[in-house]
Amino acid sequence: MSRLVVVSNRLADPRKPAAGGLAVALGETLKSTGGLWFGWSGAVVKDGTPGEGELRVHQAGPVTLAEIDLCQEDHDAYYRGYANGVLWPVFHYRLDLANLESGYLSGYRRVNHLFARKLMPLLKPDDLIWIHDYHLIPLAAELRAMGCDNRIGFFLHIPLPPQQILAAIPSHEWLMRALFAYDLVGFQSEADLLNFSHYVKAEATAETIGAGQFRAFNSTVQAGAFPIGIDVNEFQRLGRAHEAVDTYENTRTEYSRRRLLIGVDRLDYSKGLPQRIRAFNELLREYPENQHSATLLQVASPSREDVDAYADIQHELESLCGAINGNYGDFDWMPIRYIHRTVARKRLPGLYRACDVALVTPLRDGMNLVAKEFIAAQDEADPGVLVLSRFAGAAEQLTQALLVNPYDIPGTAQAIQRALQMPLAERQARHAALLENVRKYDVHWWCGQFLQTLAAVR
Ligand SMILES: O=P(O)(O)OC[C@H]1O[C@H](O[C@H]2O[C@H](CO)[C@@H](O)[C@H](O)[C@H]2O)[C@H](O)[C@@H](O)[C@@H]1O
Ligand SMILES: O=c1ccn([C@@H]2O[C@H](COP(=O)(O)OP(=O)(O)O)[C@@H](O)[C@H]2O)c(=O)[nH]1
Repeated sequence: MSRLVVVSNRLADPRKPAAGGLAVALGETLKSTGGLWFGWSGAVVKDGTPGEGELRVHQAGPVTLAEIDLCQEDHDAYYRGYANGVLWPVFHYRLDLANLESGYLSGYRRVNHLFARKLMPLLKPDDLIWIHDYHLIPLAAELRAMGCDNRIGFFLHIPLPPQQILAAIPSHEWLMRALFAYDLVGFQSEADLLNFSHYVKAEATAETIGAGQFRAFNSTVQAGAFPIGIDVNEFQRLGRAHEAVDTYENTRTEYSRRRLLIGVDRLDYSKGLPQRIRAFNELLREYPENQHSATLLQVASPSREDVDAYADIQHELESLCGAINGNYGDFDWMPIRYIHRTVARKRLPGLYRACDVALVTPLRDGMNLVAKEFIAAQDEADPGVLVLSRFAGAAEQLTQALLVNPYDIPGTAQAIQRALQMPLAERQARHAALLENVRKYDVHWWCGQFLQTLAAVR
């Protein structure tokens, strides 16, 4: 059987808990398949040479981790600059936040070349290579140029925007052409796949030569939608461990007289946090019975703090929460508990279970695993309700959630009120259908479908 080689910017020791959906999902995948996981170590070397980085290889259970350091200049141009200052905002439909005039592209190319150069000697002829996310789009083209003819798949964890938005990136043709060096390209949703199909037909006069097969630039690529999932059994096991049980009991005791709502997100402008807080404000104003009763626990895990737009969103959020707590809060009740910290994964199932409603309301999101984790953590006899943005990839699957347009503040407030008042029978019916979906399309399904398709591509 072929060895699996996974390449991603973000790595995590699969034996330890991680924050961020990609690291969590790949950790789960590799724990069961074994193989090699290659990526950035997370270390930034102050006076290092651009295009160079020390590689350390070590064993973590069944997985060999190959971690490479980046020097400050490469990190700034590749990760902070091009990946998170250009690709992330544009792919999340936010041209207004993209730094399109920057010279970051050369750093992005340099680091992809470095990854290829360091990975090449570690590869065996029949390895199946699976490259992840927007940081590494040109990696297969770099590997091919070095003579690699292994099967290579790519999975995009974030949305792919429509052609007209993508085309605003000055080097969009080069970027999209690079996808044709892969054998298989996977997206989170059918909507992303459709955007890919429109783009390659309009901009690269691609021909469709079979189901999901596109021919352009003298190459053929297979494309498909492979919605990522969670490891439901592992998450439920985590929910039975003492850290989660203690968290559940402490939270229920502390808020015994309250209705609890929860949001768990990286502090990212794509997650729609200001809009969510405004919708909660509208709930308190329009449905005053929730005053002195409903409390929103908002976990905002620090993320990419050296990118300007992230510092801005943090200030906006802090001032919004402060204003609402100032206006409505009382000696015995604060409407919002804002937690600007990463909460340990082992506590999350208990926290989710203690809450009546989850607010997962991104403006755009590739998938959103928090939505799936919330469903998996519920008590089936008395489940909470998921309020979910129609613009999260997860909305294509989780259709029994209360779907909202997060830009519509009164509409979202109305859906939250409906969630808080939903009768038990309806909660149970919706939850059962959602759980069935989350269980069926779990992380093992995702991995299996992608790798089987990759292995079968001609
Ligand atoms: O690595 P960071 O810069 O700290 O960011 C964390 C990860 O964020 C993004 O996650 C995406 O992948 C999830 C799993 O497929 C998906 O559910 C979510 O909607 C996406 O936003 C990013 O794509 C990863 O590369 C980052 O590691
Ligand atoms: O304080 C936090 C915030 C998030 N997470 C985890 O990070 C992942 C976030 O993944 P998601 O797909 O929702 O979004 P992303 O951050 O990858 O965009 C989920 O598994 C969360 O449980 C965590 O462990 N602690």
